[in-house]
Amino acid sequence: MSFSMHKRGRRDGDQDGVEGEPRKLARKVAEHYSARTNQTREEREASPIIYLKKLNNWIKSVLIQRYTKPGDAVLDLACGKGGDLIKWDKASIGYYVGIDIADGSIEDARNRYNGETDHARGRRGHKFRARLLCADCFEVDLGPALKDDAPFDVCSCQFALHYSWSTEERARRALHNVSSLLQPGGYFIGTMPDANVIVRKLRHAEGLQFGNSVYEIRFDDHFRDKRFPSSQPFGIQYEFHLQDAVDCPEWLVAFPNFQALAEEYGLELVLKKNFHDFVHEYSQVPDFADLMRKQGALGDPSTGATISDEEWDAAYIYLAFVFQKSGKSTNRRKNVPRGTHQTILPEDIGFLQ
Ligand SMILES: C[S@@+](CC[C@H](N)C(=O)[O-])C[C@H]1O[C@@H](n2cnc3c(N)ncnc32)[C@H](O)[C@@H]1O
Repeated sequence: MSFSMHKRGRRDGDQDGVEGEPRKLARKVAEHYSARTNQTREEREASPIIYLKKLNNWIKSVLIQRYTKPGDAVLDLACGKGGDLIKWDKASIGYYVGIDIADGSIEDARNRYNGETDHARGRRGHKFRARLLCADCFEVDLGPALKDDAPFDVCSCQFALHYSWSTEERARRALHNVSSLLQPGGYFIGTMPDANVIVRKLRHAEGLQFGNSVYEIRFDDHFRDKRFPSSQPFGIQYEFHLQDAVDCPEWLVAFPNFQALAEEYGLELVLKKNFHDFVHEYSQVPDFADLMRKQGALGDPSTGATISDEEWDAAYIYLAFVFQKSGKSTNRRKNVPRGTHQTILPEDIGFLQ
């Protein structure tokens, strides 16, 4: 894979224009997310999965608050529309690099960072400096483009790492990028589907699909025996539909294989928790219980509205993870442009291929 960085241009497809299947699927995922427009606050509140979205945000907030220190440099892989920017601001980070494959989402993240969206209503901009890039984080070696930004104290990959498990090469590239860009002692935090739960639900289903009124997972006939040998952990594709949010191919990530591969890249497991267990454990911590009330993650006592059974069941198909990069922390300070917010212009966004 050659490295090049340019302001705008072709990002998908290899040098001679012939695209392999994994890249085509990565593009399909990118197009799906790029096409999703930014919702207004009113539209968000009217979403049929509003409490699931709030619960997801609370879980990400807890991960961010637990594993980030003030002043940290953060790498957000598959940052999407910058939905976590406010959470990073609340954690008082010092520097942020966000990367996503979907150029439409990066543009939304730019507007959000600049305080030009409905989400930023009433906010005076984020306190930290930031850089945004458009790239396939699971294909491109991010090292050269980020040589002046790395090492990072925290790498976050929220609801996206499973898009790297279409092939072993992509899964390895993802972990190589994380590990090579993190400081020793730095944390890799994330959320993704829980393959254990998905396979269990599949085996309980009559056919090859299951779900409820808010989500559906569909495997194709290739997996009719519902067996997934651990010797073939990559490329286990299914179609995922989440109402008002997702409609695209995803890949199972069997956690034991993920943990073993992460260890090869010097990443040691710190935490792995299904969302249900995560909620039960961290909602007992007073600060996080307060945050849960403020964010209305399980419901709104003033109206009596609560998370629906279907949303709670959908939350069960996810897990949270934390890894730590091995080695002694050097606390090497980066030569990155710290300081307060600086508007990001369209031409500041880098496109990597
Ligand atoms: C469910 S969204 C999550 C966005 C964000 N992390 C959040 O939690 O709000 C998944 C994101 O992964 C991004 N994505 C999928 N495949 C990717 C890839 N190969 N490289 C970079 N981003 C990718 C999508 O464009 C999308 O923004």
